[in-house]
Amino acid sequence: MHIVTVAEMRELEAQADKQYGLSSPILMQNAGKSAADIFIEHLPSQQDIHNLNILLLIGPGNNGGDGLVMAEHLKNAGASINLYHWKQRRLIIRGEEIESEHVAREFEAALQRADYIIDALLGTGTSRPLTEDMRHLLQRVEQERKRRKSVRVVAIDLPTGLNADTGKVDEGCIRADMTITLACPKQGFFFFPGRDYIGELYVGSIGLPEALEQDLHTEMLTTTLVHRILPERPLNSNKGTFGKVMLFCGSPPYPGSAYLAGRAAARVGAGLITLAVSEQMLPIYASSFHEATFAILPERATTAGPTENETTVKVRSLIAHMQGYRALLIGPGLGQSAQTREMILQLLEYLRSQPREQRPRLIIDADGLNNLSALEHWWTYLPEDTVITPHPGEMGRLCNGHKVSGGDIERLELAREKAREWKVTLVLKGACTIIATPDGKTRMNWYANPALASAGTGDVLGGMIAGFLAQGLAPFDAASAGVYLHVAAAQLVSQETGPAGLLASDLLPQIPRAMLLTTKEEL
Ligand SMILES: NC(=O)C1=CN([C@@H]2O[C@H](COP(=O)(O)OP(=O)(O)OC[C@H]3O[C@@H](n4cnc5c(N)ncnc54)[C@H](O)[C@@H]3O)[C@@H](O)[C@H]2O)[C@H](O)CC1
Ligand SMILES: [K+]
Repeated sequence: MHIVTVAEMRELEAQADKQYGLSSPILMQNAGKSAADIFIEHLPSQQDIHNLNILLLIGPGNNGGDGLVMAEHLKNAGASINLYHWKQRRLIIRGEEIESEHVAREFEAALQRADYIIDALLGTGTSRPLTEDMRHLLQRVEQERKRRKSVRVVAIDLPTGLNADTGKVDEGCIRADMTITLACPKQGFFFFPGRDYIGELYVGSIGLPEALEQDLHTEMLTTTLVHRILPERPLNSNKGTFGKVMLFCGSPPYPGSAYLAGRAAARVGAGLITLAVSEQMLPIYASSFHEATFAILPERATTAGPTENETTVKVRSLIAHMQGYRALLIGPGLGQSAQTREMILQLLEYLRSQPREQRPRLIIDADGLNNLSALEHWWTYLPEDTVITPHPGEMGRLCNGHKVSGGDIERLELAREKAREWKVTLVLKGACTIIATPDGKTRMNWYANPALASAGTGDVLGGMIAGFLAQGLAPFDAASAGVYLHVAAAQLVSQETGPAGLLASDLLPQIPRAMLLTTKEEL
């Protein structure tokens, strides 16, 4: 499913007319019908459409037109329909026009009776700040919702006053409980504060032929997309089929990182997990991660020849173990000692020297990135096809101290520009994570879960992506599957525990369940 800007949406509509004769009135009929169908389909089971009182707020443009078509379908389905035409101040109660001198009073009565208020005031044609009059109308709706908790607000295409490109909101904009957007989700839905105003998101069809979307390069991560990406699990397989993952992660202050990342790689289905650890660290992992194998890095340089230092010996040992591995995760919990940085650089040099098909696919996270960001033009040290997964703080360091937000629209251009410049698959983490490729493709995650804002969850994500790389997924797909299923696993945890108190390790057993659910239901 593609995500569009307002300009892209307009172009789609123009091309639909030009190439297929799908004029605006036809698209509007489809839009209104689809919105009504989605509305009815998602009514709570205890609600019967025949008993519902619905007030539709109708704007002056095509968004209002969608609302009118929707109203007709809802009326035919049995709902009691009231229409308020904002511009003309006309009120129609169950088909009867109210005389102008009674409109104000009758509107209040309709508002107080409504089970649902449908916002079909403005959509993508919003061109200026909301008028005071419209702000006042929306404010009345908000007051009514505060007074009666059962009232629900449904936005058609988008909540009026939300900028569909940037996610900025007018001061009059109110939160929808549900948004039924038309044709494609709009870019502004994925950025704050707009993200908070959408409520549950549904996408209605306006009957655009798929071929029209071929030039769009921004997608939303959906169950369907991830289901298509996930590797096959043939009956005739062994652990080699699903790839080996090497992890160069963890250090004495941060032993948990390697454990979490390694187990996450196993939980997405990789065949074998190996932790590259020092002798000193081995007992910690050996007692807690029984399924892992270990590449033990020599502690002292006893084996070093006259020209080799301890770092080189360790790297040589790691490289010797890495033959046949399909993915390598560098970073979580590594720390930032001079030796660690040197080891990372030597590993990168080795990877760059290897033919593409023979070296493991690389993902760098956390301290892997922090170590690199200290270097001038750090990205020139990376082999091709590298995935990097910075959170906003790490991204800021990679960008020379530039401040990077967790949820503003500026993230999108930055992610796209840097993926291109650095020639990496960039996973810019945040409430709605962005994945961008060097060739200009972007995917964005819709689901956000505040429970994920806790230590160690990033290590789990890094491990998941490494596990998918080991199974042969392309970097963009491995990152996409990892990001989507990471939040999906968190949703499963939160169903039991709510939005707080999630431990990163709680995610691990939910990862296979989240994968299973992509074949069965929408999360
Ligand atoms: N175009 C199509 O083929 C389809 C569009 N769909 C729906 O239509 C809207 C976009 O419609 P459009 O007429 O371009 O814009 P709006 O309805 O959002 O509003 C335009 C209307 O509002 C006035 N206006 C703009 N800003 C303000 C403001 N701040 N305060 C008051 N009034 C304002 C402006 O002057 C115009 O009169 C899209 O979102 C869909 O809902 C269909 O879905 C299908 C086909
Ligand atoms: K609207």
